[in-house]
Amino acid sequence: MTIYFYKVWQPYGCFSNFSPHPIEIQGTYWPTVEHYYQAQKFVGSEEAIIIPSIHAAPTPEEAATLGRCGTRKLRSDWEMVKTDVMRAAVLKKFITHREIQEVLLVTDDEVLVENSPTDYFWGCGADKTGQNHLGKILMSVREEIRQLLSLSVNK
Ligand SMILES: Nc1nc(O)c(N)c(N[C@@H]2O[C@H](COP(=O)(O)O)[C@@H](O)[C@H]2O)n1
Repeated sequence: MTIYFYKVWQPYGCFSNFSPHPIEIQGTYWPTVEHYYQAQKFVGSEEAIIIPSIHAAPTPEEAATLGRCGTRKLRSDWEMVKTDVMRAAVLKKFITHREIQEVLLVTDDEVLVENSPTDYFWGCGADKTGQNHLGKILMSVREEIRQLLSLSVNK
């Protein structure tokens, strides 16, 4: 069975990057994965001044709006690094928050799909042909956590 998720208030909402699970990365706390991800678009760029506003955005929706502003120039390597940036943040989220780690592990080997009607990169898009990179990251994080747990049990 494929597990579809999208909005925080829907089933498996904790898989959304908008879920209220803070992460700490390199000494900075971010309210959600989405805040961190959107801010990383501008690290080292001439638009880096926007980063504190993204960090302080009251909601992940507002962080996303700031990060998606079409007139701001993204860091030059963004397309190359964005999936690694996302994976690091999602891994940190599920290592930090044990209650949602359990939800992820209980999905066993089910396929996870971000059911975004508009996003054909992170999600599956309206016609389900999208690349589903967020679902793929969640599945690989699930596998990595399983391996970490089995290593700590077999020590
Ligand atoms: N608009 C929206 N609402 C949600 O509730 C979502 N989960 C998403 N998807 C996320 O949007 C991010 C991609 O943003 P960019 O298009 O790269 O700026 C990513 O976190 C998706 O999972 N969108």
